[in-house]
Amino acid sequence: MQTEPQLKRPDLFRSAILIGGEWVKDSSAGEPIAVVDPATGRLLGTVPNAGRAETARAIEAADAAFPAWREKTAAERADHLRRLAQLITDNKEDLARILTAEQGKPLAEARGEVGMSAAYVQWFAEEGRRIYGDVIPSPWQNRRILITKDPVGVVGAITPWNFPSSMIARKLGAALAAGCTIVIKPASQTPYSALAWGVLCEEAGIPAGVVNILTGAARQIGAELTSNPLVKKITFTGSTEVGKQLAEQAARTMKKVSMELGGNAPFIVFDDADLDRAVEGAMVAKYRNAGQTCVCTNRFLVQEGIYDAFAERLARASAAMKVGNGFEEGVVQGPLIDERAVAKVEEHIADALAKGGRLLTGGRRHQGLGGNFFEPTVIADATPAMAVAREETFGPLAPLFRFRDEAEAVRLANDTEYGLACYFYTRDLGRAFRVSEALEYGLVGINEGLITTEVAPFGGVKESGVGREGSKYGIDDYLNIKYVCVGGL
Ligand SMILES: NC(=O)C1=CN([C@@H]2O[C@H](COP(=O)(O)OP(=O)(O)OC[C@H]3O[C@@H](n4cnc5c(N)ncnc54)[C@H](OP(=O)(O)O)[C@@H]3O)[C@@H](O)[C@H]2O)C=CC1
Ligand SMILES: O=C(O)CCCC(=O)O
Repeated sequence: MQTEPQLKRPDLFRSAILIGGEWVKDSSAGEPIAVVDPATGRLLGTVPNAGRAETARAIEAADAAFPAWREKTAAERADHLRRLAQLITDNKEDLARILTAEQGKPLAEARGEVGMSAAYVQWFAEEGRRIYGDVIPSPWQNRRILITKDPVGVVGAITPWNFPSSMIARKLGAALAAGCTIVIKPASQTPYSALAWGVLCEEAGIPAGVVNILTGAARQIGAELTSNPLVKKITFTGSTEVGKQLAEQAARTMKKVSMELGGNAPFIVFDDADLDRAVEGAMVAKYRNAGQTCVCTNRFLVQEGIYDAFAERLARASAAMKVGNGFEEGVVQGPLIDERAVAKVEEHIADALAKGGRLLTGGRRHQGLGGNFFEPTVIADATPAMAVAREETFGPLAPLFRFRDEAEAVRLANDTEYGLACYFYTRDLGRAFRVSEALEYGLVGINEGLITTEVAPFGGVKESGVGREGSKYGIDDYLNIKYVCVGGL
């Protein structure tokens, strides 16, 4: 039985892809893709299984739309983006319901994500008007040196299932503000949020072909986006494994790339931390989206003097969390995305317990709810030998490592190939600066567990990726710098 989310505007729930202003149902890569609600396992509907042919058509449509879109003034593009941000806000409840139905996160979190999406689009509407060039003092008397910034051209964007709306917002907002056109491929498990964006882009008056949205065969779509010479940039959020593969493919035609990949975020609690604040921050840094966020804490590093108190408080707060269907009032943790995600959390728990970990709470599939629901889990006495020390769990597992001093905390925190987000709690100002400067990460939260905002740059170092999204820096990746030398003056 098909169970669409109850919407005020059912037309936002689309089962077709958007190519050059046409909604099409082509499925050249195989049978349409079934989309299920991860909370109930029920079928929400099907979407087209597009392949290389549809991708090539979408790229051609984006390329055809590019000259007129780049010719618009920044203020005209800003008008479209502002209208889009307003439409997202006006339809927030429906967009949040679609998001919860396909992704599982609690409705309050889905509303937050949709609100953040509107904020990104609004931000880029404003920022697009400030793409300034430079005039550089010339080393020649009779020449002038001008620097201008041009849109790169057609952008290929591939987005993940954990933030089906805001990951589109960061990419589409920046691309359109810069004057680029875009082909978007959302995750197959969460395509409906993306397709709803297509409806709203049309309503915002964004011309046909500027935004194209494809659902379908990831490898085929990825292969076409990364090899087609009309595409000038690839932007991706997802696993490090796929990101590396796409970067390799894109290198063959020297496309620009932005890669927002996996993390292994440490959350350090020093003895001098404000314990209430640290536990509060830990809960959001660990359990937002059921732990399925690339900036979610993967490892808690706790100093020995505060270890037992922190462990006891975190376990108590974790045990009190209401797990359930995201549509249910009061639920703070929904299901994981699928059985594979549940199995990975189970593996990490079994490995940790086999290597001496001590279970403080949780540890199992949710006893009452079953399916993809998992108990918030805290494990003490974690060690670097455990899988959880190295691999991203992407689920509601909080392992607690113990450290003696600041140097050891920094060493443990940096002992990973990832470098996306990290957090630490201290009341010592000197330590706040020392540790923040020593941490090899793109994002640092000091006494804060949730730091994402459209005004700050989001992105990692090391194998967590390249490029930044959001903020004034988030537009740079969609621009080429041009040096113009005016001679004979
Ligand atoms: N940085 C982050 O925010 C995210 C990190 N992850 C990490 O990755 C792990 C696995 O999650 P998973 O969903 O498999 O992530 P993937 O990296 O496989 O998926 C992300 C996106 O890439 C697409 N994709 C997958 N393979 C290819 C390919 N060969 N060419 C082009 N596009 C491709 C997916 O499409 P399709 O859905 O059709 O397969 C989806 O749109 C998670 O457990 C987590 O550790 C996952 C998601 C987000
Ligand atoms: O998991 C991600 O890739 C993005 C996280 C966005 C956020 O922090 O809201």
